[in-house]
Amino acid sequence: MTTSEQAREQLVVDRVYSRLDELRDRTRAQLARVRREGPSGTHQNRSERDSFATLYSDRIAQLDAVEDQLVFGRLDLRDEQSRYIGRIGLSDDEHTPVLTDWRAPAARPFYQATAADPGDVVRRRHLQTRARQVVAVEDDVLDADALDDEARAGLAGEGALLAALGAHRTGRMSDIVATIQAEQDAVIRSPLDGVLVVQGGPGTGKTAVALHRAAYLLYAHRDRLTRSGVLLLGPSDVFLGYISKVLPALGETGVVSTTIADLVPGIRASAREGEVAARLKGDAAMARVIARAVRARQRVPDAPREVRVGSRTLVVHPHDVEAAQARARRSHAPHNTARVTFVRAMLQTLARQYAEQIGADLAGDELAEVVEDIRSARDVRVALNLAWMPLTATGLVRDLWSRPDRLAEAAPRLSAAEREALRRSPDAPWTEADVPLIDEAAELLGASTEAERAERDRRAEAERAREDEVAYARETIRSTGVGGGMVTAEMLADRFVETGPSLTTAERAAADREWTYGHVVVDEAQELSAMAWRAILRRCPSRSMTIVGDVAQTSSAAGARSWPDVLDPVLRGQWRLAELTVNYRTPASIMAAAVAVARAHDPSAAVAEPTSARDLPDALGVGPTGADLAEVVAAESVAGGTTAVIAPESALSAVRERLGLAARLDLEHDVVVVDPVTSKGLEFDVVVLVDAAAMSRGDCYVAMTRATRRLRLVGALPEGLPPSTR
Ligand SMILES: Nc1ncnc2c1ncn2[C@@H]1O[C@H](COP(=O)(O)OP(=O)(O)OP(=O)(O)O)[C@@H](O)[C@H]1O
Repeated sequence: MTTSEQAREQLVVDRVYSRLDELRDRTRAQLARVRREGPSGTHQNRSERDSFATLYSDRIAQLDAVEDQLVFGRLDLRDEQSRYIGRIGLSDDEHTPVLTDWRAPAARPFYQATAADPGDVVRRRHLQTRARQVVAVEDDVLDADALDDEARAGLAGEGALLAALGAHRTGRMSDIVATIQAEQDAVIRSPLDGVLVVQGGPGTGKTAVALHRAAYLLYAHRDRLTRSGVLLLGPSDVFLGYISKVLPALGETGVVSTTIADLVPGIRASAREGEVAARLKGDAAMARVIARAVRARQRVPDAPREVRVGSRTLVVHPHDVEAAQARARRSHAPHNTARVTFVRAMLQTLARQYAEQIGADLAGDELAEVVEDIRSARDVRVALNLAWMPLTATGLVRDLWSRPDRLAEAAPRLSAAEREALRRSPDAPWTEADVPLIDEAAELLGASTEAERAERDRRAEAERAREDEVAYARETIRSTGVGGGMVTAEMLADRFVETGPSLTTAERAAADREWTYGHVVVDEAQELSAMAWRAILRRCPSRSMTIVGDVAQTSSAAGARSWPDVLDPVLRGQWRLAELTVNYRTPASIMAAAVAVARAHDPSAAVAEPTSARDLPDALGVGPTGADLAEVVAAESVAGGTTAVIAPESALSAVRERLGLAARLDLEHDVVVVDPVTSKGLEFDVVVLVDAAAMSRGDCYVAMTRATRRLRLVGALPEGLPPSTR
């Protein structure tokens, strides 16, 4: 590319950055002014000032976050207008746009226009910048006839995409906003409503697309989504750490990111589950088991039971219990809530008996006193608990695993061997597979204690108060013009503090098991069990979801082998499928070998081979036999890049020892050792794969497709490797 073109673009880029600097300086000055005003004034004034201070700090953080590659594209249109595309939208003081947000409709042709269907676009230009300097300019000419001679002479440049793909990996995923491809853009901008399933082979950008879609939806539907929040589910904490920089770099910080293991507030799932137990716990039939376990704690006694209330003896009759239970169930409330109805009915019945015994009609205060005496009598409490036990979700699930009688009663269809596989000691740590079951139980039980009920009421009250705050914030924005169009009333309301720290929507959502989100994004969705899907769908009654995954990479015993198999039962066919077909990560020779191994492993499995965007010489290699692992790692590693040694879980500590590495995984290290399940969703410049033959098909396929440059297989080799590799 001619340096004069570069120099010309540099002038524009300089102008855009100087606008960014100006806005940042202005916001800093506003922040300083608010802070200088000091702690005087009314409470309302103070709290507003705090709100604005936080708002300005947030805005500064956002302007800082878009510094890198702020502007990356230019569209030349048929009407001779040009438009620069960047991470955020900026305008000058006269409101003339200087930069178009990549998510705005006006930026769409940057990603969608093709030579076959150019629309109004004559030329698309990619600007590569490093530290505010234009280092490369590359053009896609969509309509060569419309270009004049000067413009035609200035074409060239290394592909921005290939430059991005060839960059060293750092242990943290980067955004792809500058080089989103058309099939990816179509997914990113797909309408908000309904369930969109994105199937794609390894490296086709599913994770990248899911994150950019979250950022896009928050931009395009900010009012609706900032109020209800967006939930992002990933497979592990390591993975969430890996992707943690993408959304902030896209200017979005309000998404709740979590894993199934952490889905229920207060529950920490730390243990790994055995394969048989994971499969059983993930099966949809477990919903019935949990329901039956709850129902089993609503019992009718076999015989009348005498209870002492003070000096009198009353009788709890089976038929009275049955009638009170029927009444409670008619409320269709959860177990613990319906128990209040049951207890009230039983106390009325017992109070009538009491009145008959003393031969008096009780009413008013007198009746209330008697009812209270009956309620607090120990015998009565025991009898009523036996008939309708107040339960906690964790207690219920723990009992199922630690008390064979309880499990046998709730799960009569499981074989003795299956029940044995589920057996745990009562103090065993929770596993990821337990969490959806605890969630299911919590749903059927409702709040179990007074404190929980009070907490729920408090939250409902806080929600109502917040509605008022949003209305007030809307008025403030209208009258002061604060926020520059990037701040909604919800965001400002999040910052209005009456007393104590206020929580953002994301923080409130993350702490509330019953929160329902405006949109849910699920990554590596093929791993989720039927029970996990139930827990997720519960959080998204609007069924506005993005589900991304690859059914050829499934490793969980309870995971999906086909999307219709898992989704049709829960979504009744109400989902749409999009496919991503180009692999941007793995050189072609590695991809072909991974597919060949997967097909050899299981000829019946349908493993589609994505087209690789590039190939590299010597990307794939084997051995040498008997070579020292440390030497292989040293020889293969590339300066400034990342290397992963992927080995079966059972071999991890031995491998770490051989390489002199600590057990704690830090993706920012140059060399890391991981098992295939942990490597899911991650990528490295170089992968040394140890004993692939000992891995399952899904695990081996995942492990083989993590490298962006080189894959070396050592130890026991898998079946199906192309002969040229050996
Ligand atoms: N349009 C693009 N421009 C630049 N890089 C891209 C593009 N699409 C994908 N990539 C890069 O390709 C790599 C793979 O992307 P990503 O991790 O999203 O794929 P995936 O489909 O989730 O893979 P897997 O299922 O194997 O985990 C990442 O480094 C990503 O940044």
